[in-house]
Amino acid sequence: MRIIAPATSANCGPGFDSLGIALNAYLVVEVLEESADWFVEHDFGSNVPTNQFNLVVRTALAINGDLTPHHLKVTSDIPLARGLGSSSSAIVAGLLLANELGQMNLDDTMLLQLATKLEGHPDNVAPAVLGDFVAATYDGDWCDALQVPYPKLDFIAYIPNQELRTKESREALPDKLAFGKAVHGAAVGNVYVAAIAQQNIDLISRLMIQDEFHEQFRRKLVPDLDKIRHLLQQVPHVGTYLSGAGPTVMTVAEKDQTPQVMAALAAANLAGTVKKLTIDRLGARVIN
Ligand SMILES: Nc1ncnc2c1ncn2[C@@H]1O[C@H](COP(=O)(O)OP(=O)(O)OP(=O)(O)O)[C@@H](O)[C@H]1O
Ligand SMILES: N[C@@H](CCO)C(=O)O
Repeated sequence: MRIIAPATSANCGPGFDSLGIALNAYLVVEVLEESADWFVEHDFGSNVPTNQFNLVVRTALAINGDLTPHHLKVTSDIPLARGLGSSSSAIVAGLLLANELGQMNLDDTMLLQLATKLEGHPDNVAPAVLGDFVAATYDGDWCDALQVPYPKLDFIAYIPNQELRTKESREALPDKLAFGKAVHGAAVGNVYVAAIAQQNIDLISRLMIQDEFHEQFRRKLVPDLDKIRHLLQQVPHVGTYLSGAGPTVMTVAEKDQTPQVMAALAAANLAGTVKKLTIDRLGARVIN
């Protein structure tokens, strides 16, 4: 059995802690033979546990402590701590592991509730479970999430070589936001989702860069965001935003614009890699 969970890019511009999209990089968990203890084979390096404390297994055991230990082989092309939802993919894969091994019959709604509780906010786990673009809200107890098909655009990720842990990036955020800014931020997010529902790319483009909630506070941690926006001023594209907590900077482009965006980013010799991603419409899945 294999469990597949997609990468996700959260916030998507003006949707802090609420909007996210599933993309075609994947965490794959291969469930091998039963074993005396949990053993997770992976090549993430020595900071990621290979036993029951590995996030995939820890998540599975958190919802079902009776699971029989197995040998798991985990491979992934989602870089860790870069703003592409690696922890959410591990959490969602862990829930599916428990669901399958423990025959729990959890549906997407229940998976979403459990995943959101564990991750703390829904904008990565919701698209990881459901696929495509998702608008979600969480009141600390219940998560409501709706999928909205996103126009067929490319997502060009500039992924810096350095990690930025979500915890550290959230420490840069303020405790309070002025009332007027919060009202504007919410209004932009609302119309942005309506623009996506109507596949209005011009409006998506204008609103994607009008976030009020996080990008301005994370500028110091991710100077590449302003650098790339400046760099792409003369290159046709839809928009650029900070992916999740960063440091990945995401540029959205129409298919025929992608080669120019990729070329401009490559020519800038930034300290990282540039990767073209497309939308994963399916979300996490199990292949028997
Ligand atoms: N496949 C995995 N197996 C075990 N642990 C993982 C795995 N993927 C991620 N993690 C853990 O999650 C941490 C990264 O989580 P973090 O929330 O900081 O970043 P992210 O999820 O990649 O980015 P973002 O939430 O901004 O999109 C890693 O350092 C590691 O501890
Ligand atoms: N909305 C979250 C996504 C990263 O987990 C943030 O920006 O901190």
